[in-house]
Amino acid sequence: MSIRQLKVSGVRNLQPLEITPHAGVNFIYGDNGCGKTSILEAIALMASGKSFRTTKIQHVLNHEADRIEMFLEVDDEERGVCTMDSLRLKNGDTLLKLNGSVLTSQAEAAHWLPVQIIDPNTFKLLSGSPEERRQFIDWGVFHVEHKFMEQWKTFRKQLKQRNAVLKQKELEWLPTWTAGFIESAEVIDQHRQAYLKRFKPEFEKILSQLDESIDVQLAYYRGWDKDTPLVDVLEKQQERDLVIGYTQSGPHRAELRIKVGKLPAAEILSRGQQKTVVSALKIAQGALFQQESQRRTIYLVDDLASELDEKHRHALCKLLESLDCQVFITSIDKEKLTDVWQPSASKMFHVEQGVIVEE
Ligand SMILES: Nc1ncnc2c1ncn2[C@@H]1O[C@H](COP(=O)(O)OP(=O)(O)OP(=O)(O)O)[C@@H](O)[C@H]1O
Repeated sequence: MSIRQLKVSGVRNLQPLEITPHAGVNFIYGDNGCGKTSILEAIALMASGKSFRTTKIQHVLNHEADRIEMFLEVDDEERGVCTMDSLRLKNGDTLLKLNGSVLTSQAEAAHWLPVQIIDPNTFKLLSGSPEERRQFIDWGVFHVEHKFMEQWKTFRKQLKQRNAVLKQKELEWLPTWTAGFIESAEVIDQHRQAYLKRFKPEFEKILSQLDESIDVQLAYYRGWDKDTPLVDVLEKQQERDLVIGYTQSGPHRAELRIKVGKLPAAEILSRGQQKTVVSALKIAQGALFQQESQRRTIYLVDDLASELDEKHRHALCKLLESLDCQVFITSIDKEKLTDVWQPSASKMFHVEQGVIVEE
């Protein structure tokens, strides 16, 4: 998957832009506040409906504008050349199209535009809440298991219903919703376990290519005791569940524990080491997606130089190049990009006060 043409208007300080990126590496450089991150943010918004900088999409909208409009021509390994359009109004209304036909959900757009983001907030994957890591696992499952989104929605519905029954203390309905909850919970857990089994060796390989000296272990906790069937756990916890009006155990409590020895990696590793580990997680996810779907991820790397020394910048860039994916990398200095890496296939863009120019 690569973006062949990108048109964006209404995003932060960016002047309406139109670029034809390279299918390989795209360097974007410019001074602080010129709009580099906003370009990546626009691509991420198209892909996920979310910004990686804010939970409030209105903040992404240019102060003077009433809509964000985007047009992408993409070259997809499965579908060939296609177009993606999006229109997001100030009030939140959104229209997404693929080849001119309206998409019914953001998940469909996410399917057609797989992106991985490595940015200065990337640490959150290690130090943030378990939700961050669950979403990470689920991205991997979602992009290879087409039924996963529906199964996940079913699970959320079962959980919500069971919690409602617990809150209302409707004991006569509890066995029915508990049975449904268990069934859907096990489906989610099996997908996650299977995914992580395939993911771990890929992650270890990629991490050793980035930095052999970092030794971290990934351990999956499924949200309830690994040796006890969920039915038994729920039975044992029923009384307490009724008191708190909430299901204490299940896939909504799953966690991907990332450790150095017995301690959380986020509390042991330096900032640079954490960035390396998170980069390895994201690159491994993209690489596995590529192997399993024969499609490629687009990498958005914001502020390459932050936290990484020259050696690690070089290793990261070489690795991205070896995946043969489309990459967008930003940096304040042109030199910080080109001193460590001169890829054979690349384009250079300069951004100044919201205007992007290809060099
Ligand atoms: N909603 C908005 N409307 C207009 N301008 C905005 C809006 N939100 C932020 N800005 C401005 O747009 C610019 C956004 O810049 P962006 O974060 O993309 O810069 P950058 O080149 O990545 O900078 P840095 O190198 O400091 O990370 C900033 O100058 C900011 O003040």
